[in-house]
Amino acid sequence: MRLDIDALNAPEALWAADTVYRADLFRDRVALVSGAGSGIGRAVALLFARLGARLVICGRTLEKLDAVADFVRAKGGEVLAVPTNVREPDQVENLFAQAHAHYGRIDCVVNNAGGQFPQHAIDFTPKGWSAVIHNNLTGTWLMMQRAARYWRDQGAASASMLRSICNIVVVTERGMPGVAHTVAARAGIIGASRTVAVEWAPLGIRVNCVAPGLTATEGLRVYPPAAQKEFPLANPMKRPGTPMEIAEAVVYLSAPSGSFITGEVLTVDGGGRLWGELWTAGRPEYYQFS
Ligand SMILES: CCCCCCCCC/C=C/C(=O)SCCNC(=O)CCNC(=O)[C@H](O)C(C)(C)COP(=O)(O)OP(=O)(O)OC[C@H]1O[C@@H](n2cnc3c(N)ncnc32)[C@H](O)[C@@H]1OP(=O)(O)O
Ligand SMILES: NC(=O)C1=CN([C@@H]2O[C@H](COP(=O)(O)OP(=O)(O)OC[C@H]3O[C@@H](n4cnc5c(N)ncnc54)[C@H](OP(=O)(O)O)[C@@H]3O)[C@@H](O)[C@H]2O)C=CC1
Repeated sequence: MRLDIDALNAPEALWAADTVYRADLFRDRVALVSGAGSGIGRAVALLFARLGARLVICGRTLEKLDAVADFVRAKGGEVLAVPTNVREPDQVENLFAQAHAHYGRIDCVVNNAGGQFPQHAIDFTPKGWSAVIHNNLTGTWLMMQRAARYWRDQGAASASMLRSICNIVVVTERGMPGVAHTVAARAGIIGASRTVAVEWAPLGIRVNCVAPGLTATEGLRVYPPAAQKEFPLANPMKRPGTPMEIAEAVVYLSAPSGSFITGEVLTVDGGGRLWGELWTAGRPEYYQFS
C-alpha cells in the first residue's frame, strides 16, 4: 500500500473532490474548526467553505493557517484565522471573542486539534502523559465549554439554529497499543460529550464525536517506519481513510442531517474496530508470528 499523503491532502484536490452535499448547505453559517492548518482539520474547513460557510480557523502555527486562509479566499470564501493553543483558556477566550467580533455568530464548532506521540505505555513519563492529556482532553474541553457559554449568552435557540459541537476523537473500544495516553484523553471527551449532550440540550446544542480510524494525513509521519509498513493491516479495507471521508462524516453530524443526533460517536474506521492490527509504536516480539 502506498500512502499518497501529499496528493490526498492537497487543498486543490480536496476542493475538487466529490461531495454528497449541496453547495449552499451552510450559506450564511459560521463554522469554527480547530487544528485547521493541516490534515483532517483542513479537509473539514475546506468542505465547510465549499458548502458556503464562513470560516474561523485556529491552530498554533500561523503560517499553516495563513496558507489555508489564502487558499479559501482565492476561491471566494471568507476566513478568520486566529493562532490559538487550545490548551490555554485565555487563548480560547480570545478566539471566541474575535470570531464574534468578526461575524457576530458561530453555528458549528469542530474540535479537531490534537495529537500524540507513539510510545509503549510502560515508558510514558509524567510530562509526556500530561502533554497528551492537556492537548486532547483539556484543550477540547475548553473549546466545548466556551462554545456552550457563547450560545447560552446568545439567548434562546430557534429551530433553524445549528449549534453543533463535533469532537474528533480516536477509537476507544478496542486496544490501541502505543497510544494509551490519547485513548484515555479521548475516552474522557466521549464521556463528557454524552453527559453535556443532556445538560446542553436545553440550550439547543448538540454534541457529537467522530472517531476516525487510520487516516492518511501528514500526522501519520510521526509513526515509525515499522508501524507505517503495517498500516494496511489496520482494517478490513486494507487502506487508510482519506481526510475527505472524515470531513463528510463531520459535516453529516454538523448540518441539519444531524438534527436528531446528539451524544453520539460516529466511527469512520473502515471496520477497524472489528478486525485489524495497529502497532503505532512497533509490534512487540510477543506478538510476532515467527
Ligand atoms: C486499528 C484501527 C483503528 C485505527 C485508529 C488509529 C488511532 C491512532 C492513530 C492516530 C493518529 C493521529 O492522531 S495522526 C495525528 C498525529 N499528529 C500529531 O500527533 C501531531 C501533534 N503531536 C504533538 O504535538 C505532540 O505529540 C504532543 C506531545 C501531543 C504535543 O504537546 P507538547 O507540544 O506539549 O509536547 P512537547 O513539548 O513536544 O513534549 C512534551 C513531552 O511529551 C513527551 N514526548 C513528546 N514527544 C515524544 C516522543 N516522540 N517520544 C516520547 N516522548 C515524547 C516528552 O516527555 C516531552 O517532554 P520532554 O522530554 O521534556 O521534551
Ligand atoms: N490521522 C489519523 O489516523 C487519526 C487522527 N485522529 C485525530 O484527528 C485530529 C487531526 O489529526 P491529523 O489531521 O491526522 O493530524 P495533524 O497533525 O495534521 O493535525 C493536528 C492539528 O492540530 C493542531 N494542534 C495540535 N495541538 C494543538 C493545540 N494545542 N492547539 C491548537 N491546535 C493544535 C496542529 O497544528 P499546530 O501544530 O500548528 O498547532 C495540527 O494542525 C487529531 O486530533 C488526531 O489525533 C484520530 C484518529 C486517527
